Amino acid sequence: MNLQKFPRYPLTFGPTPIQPLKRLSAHLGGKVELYAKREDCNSGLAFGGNKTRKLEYLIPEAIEGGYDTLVSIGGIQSNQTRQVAAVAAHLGMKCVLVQENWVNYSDAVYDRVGNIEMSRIMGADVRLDAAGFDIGIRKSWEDAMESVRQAGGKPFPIPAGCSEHPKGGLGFVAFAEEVRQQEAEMGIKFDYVVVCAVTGSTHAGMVVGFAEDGRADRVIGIDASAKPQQTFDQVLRIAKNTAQLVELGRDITEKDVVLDTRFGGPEYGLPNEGTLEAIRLCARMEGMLTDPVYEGKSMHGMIEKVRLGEFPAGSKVLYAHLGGVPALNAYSFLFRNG
Ligand SMILES: Cc1ncc(COP(=O)(O)O)c(CNC2(C(=O)O)CC2)c1O
Repeated sequence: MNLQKFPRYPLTFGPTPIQPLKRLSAHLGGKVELYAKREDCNSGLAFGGNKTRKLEYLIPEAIEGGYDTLVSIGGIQSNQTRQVAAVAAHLGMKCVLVQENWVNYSDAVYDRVGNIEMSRIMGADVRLDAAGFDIGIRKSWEDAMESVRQAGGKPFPIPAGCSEHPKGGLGFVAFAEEVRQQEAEMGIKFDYVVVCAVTGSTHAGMVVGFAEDGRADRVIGIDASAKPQQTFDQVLRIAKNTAQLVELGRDITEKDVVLDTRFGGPEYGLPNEGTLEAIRLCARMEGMLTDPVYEGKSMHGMIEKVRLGEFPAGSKVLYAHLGGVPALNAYSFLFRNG
């Protein structure tokens, strides 16, 4: 595998820490050792997250190509768009963000706190659009890029979650290589990795990265799109493409993509009772916060899989915490009683 041939623009602090989740593991019976790799603490750019790691492999193209405006898209409380706004500010580039109406939830604060608030403060041109949730290429995003051209700018296209960008999976191939280095230092080896999946390039990059040592199907994707077939198909397509880019040496097949569809409901962006219980349990056991849209669902999936005995006793499970906590502010009504 050859990841080194791709330029990387440093936007993160370096290897993200892996910490044991001792109290949560004990609370769940002590038979499975849970750890977290903290991508939510990976950068000083507006709290960072999984997109910041991905953007390290997209930004060289933006700089080399003389682009002057980063253009991206997400829901109103998108973490993706907030991270793009931060990188644009950091690089002295303009930023246009399309924020569509992906979530059937709103209250007095939903469109003015958290991620969208930070994007506005960082100077992004935030454009609300009434279109509903879809992880594919959107007309609203293409229109935004055209508007930049019409104004004489040179827009750099960053699709939802960076995922449909050809290099969208590279950041999480690097994640897997980083985990292998940390495993060697720690003298342990993880049996499973748990990761939230929506637009798919995080999971896809990990599938390719861990295919290198036979662990592709030990990456357990927890669907949070509530449109799992679309997410599965996108993970598979991105993983196939990424495997070719890094010269993995074998094709990725459907068997390599494990996507658990039990925890994404009722809809993208709406938590279920299990999501909320998982957020509270992890917060009270570990002081580690997760959000109702993404990580709360993957945390719920991991906790439920432990409770159901789906990880063999003695397993070491690595939870990828990809960020998302700023959105908690937009869901404060759900936690008004703790
Ligand atoms: C905190 C957090 N955790 C997991 C994911 C899922 O990652 P993928 O999109 O790579 O599957 C997101 C994505 N968020 C999107 C966004 O617009 O923020 C791309 C959907 C995320 O933000």
